[in-house]
Amino acid sequence: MELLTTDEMARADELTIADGTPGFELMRAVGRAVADAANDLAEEGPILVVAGRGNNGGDGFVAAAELAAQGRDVSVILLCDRATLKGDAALAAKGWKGEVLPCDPSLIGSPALIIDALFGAGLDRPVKGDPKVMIDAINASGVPVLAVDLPSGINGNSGAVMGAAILATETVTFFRPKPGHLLLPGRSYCGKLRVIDIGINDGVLSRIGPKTAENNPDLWQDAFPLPRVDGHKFTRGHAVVLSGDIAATGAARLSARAALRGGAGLVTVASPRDALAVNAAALTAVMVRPIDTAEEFAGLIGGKVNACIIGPGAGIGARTAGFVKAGLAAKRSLVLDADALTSFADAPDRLFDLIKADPEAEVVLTPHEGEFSRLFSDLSEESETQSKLDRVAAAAKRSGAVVLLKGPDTVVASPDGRAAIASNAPPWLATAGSGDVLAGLIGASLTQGVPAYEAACIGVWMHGEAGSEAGPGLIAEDLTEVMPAVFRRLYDRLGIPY
Ligand SMILES: NC(=O)C1=CN([C@@H]2O[C@H](COP(=O)(O)OP(=O)(O)OC[C@H]3O[C@@H](n4cnc5c(N)ncnc54)[C@H](OP(=O)(O)O)[C@@H]3O)[C@@H](O)[C@H]2O)[C@@H](O)CC1
Ligand SMILES: Nc1ncnc2c1ncn2[C@@H]1O[C@H](COP(=O)(O)OP(=O)(O)O)[C@@H](O)[C@H]1O
Ligand SMILES: [K+]
Repeated sequence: MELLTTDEMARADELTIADGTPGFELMRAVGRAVADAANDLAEEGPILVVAGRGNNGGDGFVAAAELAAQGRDVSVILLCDRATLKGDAALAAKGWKGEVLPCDPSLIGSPALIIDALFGAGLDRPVKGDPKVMIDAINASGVPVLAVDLPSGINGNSGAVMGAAILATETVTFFRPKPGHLLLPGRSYCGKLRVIDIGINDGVLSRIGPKTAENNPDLWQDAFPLPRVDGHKFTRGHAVVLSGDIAATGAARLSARAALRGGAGLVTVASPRDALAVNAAALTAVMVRPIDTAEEFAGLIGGKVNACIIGPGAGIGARTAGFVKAGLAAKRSLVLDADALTSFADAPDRLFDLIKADPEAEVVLTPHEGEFSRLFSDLSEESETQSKLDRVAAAAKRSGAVVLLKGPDTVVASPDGRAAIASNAPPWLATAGSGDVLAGLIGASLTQGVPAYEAACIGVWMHGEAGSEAGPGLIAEDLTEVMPAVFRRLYDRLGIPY
């Protein structure tokens, strides 16, 4: 599903109004949807609506009037003077016949539900003063909260907490989710997210051209590689994974097994001679070849090889950098992870220039935040002015590669401006070797000819699903073993027989 920035959502609103639906109709649809959600959350008992000065508050007034008309016991607190409301919000407030209480936290009481209609898309600065006191008091009340559009205080584009934010039980948003609903910390403040149809036609999307989407199969199902009935292992492609030295071979084996489980037809571990026996003893379906130098590596991948995975356990330094250069020179699709990234920390532009030298290069960089900051120091998470989405998009443009920044809200961005945010990764994926498995899964799609952006998105989604399938307590080895169940889940979802 597409994600709309707050500006894109305002544009969807404008286009719908220009096509003949009055803005107040949209607000009424929102208010009714909020009232429905409120009834679901609190079947009985008093409901308190806390409204702000803008259209988010207007939505709150419509919901209040709707709930009161249904016989619910409703009260309204307004952050500003009623007479200062403008436009649709003023119109909505006119429809509320009850009393309007002032912004005083002692008036919250103990309702069955609070509807948070303080700020939505119009939040444009940190929350301070009265609204902050109100938000803190609502959070401290322990009362379930239904947030309208966004939990007040959460930035819809970045998911950042702007000074203070409502911790919602449920959030109702409209037409399409916003990036701030999926990016952390925003996602954690939303509670359950409901996306409601308010009569905006999907046709407006082609006029808006959103470039960001939630990472799920709708996004990449057309690119998903299916084994062909007339295929054989070579049509599914051959992946090569570079092993580290004798003390660091496990990471490459995890990637290799994930590449094979993920659908590569053949997988070879390129192993230093000193580690050959260790790798050979631990691998069965995955092949092993003795490779010590970048020249030998170039010879291996110069044959029938589609993609290389370089980085897991590879070691930091000129040797690993040399393998990366060999992979790029051979024009193989590449996943560059972990040590392959850190090996360029002293001169990231050298790597980016090599990638950009070939406009057709299919390269995915898969850093975690630490590795990301080594390559893109000015875009690190310390730079609090930029969202994770903006940081990864800028990194993709700068490097010429697809960049995947890991975490609970993994973002994949392409140099062409497309980006996807994942929300299916359970926290128990944060375990040693989990990233090595992810690199292998991405390699599996690259090996089968999937373009880098879609390969990265597919890998991230499958990895998250594998985390859910294996469940709490998983270790990285478990992720590869549940892949058949993840494939079945995906085939069922896409209606593909097996
Ligand atoms: N687009 C759509 O399709 C539809 C949108 N709809 C709804 O409209 C909502 C957007 O409404 P909106 O633009 O009026 O802004 P909103 O979020 O109510 O903020 C209100 C005002 O608060 C202020 N303010 C900002 N930050 C502040 C701060 N930190 N501390 C204090 N004050 C602060 C600032 O005003 P200022 O003080 O700058 O004059 C701002 O204008 C959207 O979320 C959705 O619920 C639906 O009704 C219909 C369909
Ligand atoms: N809190 C979290 N919730 C969900 N997934 C997470 C969380 N923290 C990390 N992950 C995922 O776990 C994986 C860890 O990768 P990485 O840090 O490279 O580990 P390793 O180097 O040990 O393989 C990544 O896919 C990342 O997105
Ligand atoms: K809100």
